[in-house]
Amino acid sequence: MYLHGTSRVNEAGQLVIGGTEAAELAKRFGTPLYVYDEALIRQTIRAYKAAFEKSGLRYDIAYASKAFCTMAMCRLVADEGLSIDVVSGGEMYTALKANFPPERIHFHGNNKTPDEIEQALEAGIGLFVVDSFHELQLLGALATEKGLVADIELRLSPGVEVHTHEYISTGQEDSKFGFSIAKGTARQAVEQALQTKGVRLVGIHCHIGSQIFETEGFKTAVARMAEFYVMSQRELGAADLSILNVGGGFGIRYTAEDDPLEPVAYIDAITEAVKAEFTRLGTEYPEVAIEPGRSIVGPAGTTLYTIGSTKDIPGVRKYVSVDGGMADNPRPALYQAVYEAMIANRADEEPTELVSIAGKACESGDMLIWDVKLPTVQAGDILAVSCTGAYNYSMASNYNRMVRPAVVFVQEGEADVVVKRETKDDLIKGDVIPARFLDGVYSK
Ligand SMILES: Cc1ncc(COP(=O)(O)O)c(C=O)c1O
Ligand SMILES: N[C@@H](CCCC[NH3+])C(=O)O
Repeated sequence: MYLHGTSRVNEAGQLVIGGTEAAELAKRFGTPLYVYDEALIRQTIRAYKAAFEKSGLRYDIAYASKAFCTMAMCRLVADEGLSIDVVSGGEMYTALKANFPPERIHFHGNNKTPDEIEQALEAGIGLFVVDSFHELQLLGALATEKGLVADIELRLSPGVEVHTHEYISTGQEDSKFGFSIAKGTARQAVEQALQTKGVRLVGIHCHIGSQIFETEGFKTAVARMAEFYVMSQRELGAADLSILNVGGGFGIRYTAEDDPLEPVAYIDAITEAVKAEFTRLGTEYPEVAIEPGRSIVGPAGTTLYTIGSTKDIPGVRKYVSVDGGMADNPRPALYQAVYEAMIANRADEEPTELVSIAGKACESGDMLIWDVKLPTVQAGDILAVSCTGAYNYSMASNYNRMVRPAVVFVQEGEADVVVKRETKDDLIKGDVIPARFLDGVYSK
C-alpha cells in the first residue's frame, strides 16, 4: 500500500498515521473509522498556495467541500485562508455554523432552490456560480427584492473531454452543467447577466472533470475560456469581469499504478497557460481561481475496518469480510474505483495471499477491493484502506441501517474526534409511526 503523508510502519510492525498506531485508533474509537492526516491536508493546501505565489498572478483557491464537508474541515480551511465551494444549503449551513467567513463562500449547483438562494443572500455569501438561465432570473429577482447585488460567475462548458470515469467528467458538451461556449448559450448568458438587475458578472467558470492526471485538458480549457473572457469584455461590455475560474479535478494516487502530478505541476500549467493566452490576446491577467476537493483531502484519509469472517472458495477466490463496505465507501460500486489496503497491526509482514475484501451489506456488489495481496488474515485484524479521504464520508449512507463511522483528525500523536459515530438512535430519530398504526395493531 502506498503510504501517504505521515503514514509509516514503525519498528513494532504497526501502521502509524499522524503519530498514532492505527490499531490503537481502532481500539479507542471503534471501526469502521475514517482517519485524517491533518498535516497532509495542510501541506497540500500550502503547496497550492506556494505554486500560485510563485506565478505572481492574483488567485483564489476554494476548497470543494463536497469532497469532505464537516465543521472541523471548514474551520481548517478557513484557518488556512482558502475560500470554500458549497453546492447545497446543507454544505452552506455547515460552513456558516463553523463560522466560515460568508464572503469567502462560493455557492455552486445546477439547480439551486429559491430557499437556498434566499439563505445564501441573507448570509452574505460572496459568490454565486450561476448554472442556468432559470437561476440567473431567480437570483436577480430575489437579490433585487432584498436591495442586494450578488456577485456571480457563469458556469460554462468549454467542450473539453478528459480521460476519467464518465460519471465524473463534466466539461463536455453533453452535460447537465453549464452554458455551452460552442453552442452560443454562454454568450447569451453573458448578455442576459449584463441586463439582469441584482447581479454583477465578475467571472467565468468551468470544471472539466475529476481525477484528471494530465494538464492538456486544463490548458485547452484555459485557451477557450480566455478567448471567451476577452470576447465578453470587448464585444459584450462585461466591464466587471476579472476572474477566470478553472475548477478542480486534480488527480491523486489511489494505487501504485496511478501516477498523478504534484499540485504545483497543475498550477504551473494553468498559470502559464493563462499568462500566454492573455498576453496573446493583449489583455490584463485575470485573477485565477481553482476549486480542488479530492486532491486536498483524498490522500489524507484512511479507513480502518475490523476483519470478521472469511470464505475460501478453492480455485475461485477468498472473500475477506470487514465491518463496513459500500455504506462508508460507495466508490468501488459506483465508479469501479480501485483501492489498496494493508493489515495495520501486522504491517511489516510479507503479503502472501491474494484475497478480495467484501463489505457487510446485503448486496453482492458490496466489494471494497477485488484482488489484494495481504498476509494471511485473522478475524480481529485491522484492515487499513488508504486514500479514502475524498467522497467517502461525504457519500456515505445508512444503507442496511448501518451507522456512519466516526471521523478523527490525527496529528503529532494526538487524535481528535471531528464527527461522532452515529448511534442506532440517530437511525430512527426521524422515523414516525402514524398514530393509526398503533391502534390495536398487535391485538389483531
Ligand atoms: C464545479 C466543481 N468544482 C470542483 C470540484 C472538485 O473536484 P475535485 O474533487 O476533483 O478536485 C467538482 C467536482 O468534480 C465540481 O463539480
Ligand atoms: N463523487 C465523485 C466525484 C464527483 C465530483 C464532483 N463533481 C467521486 O467520488 O469520484
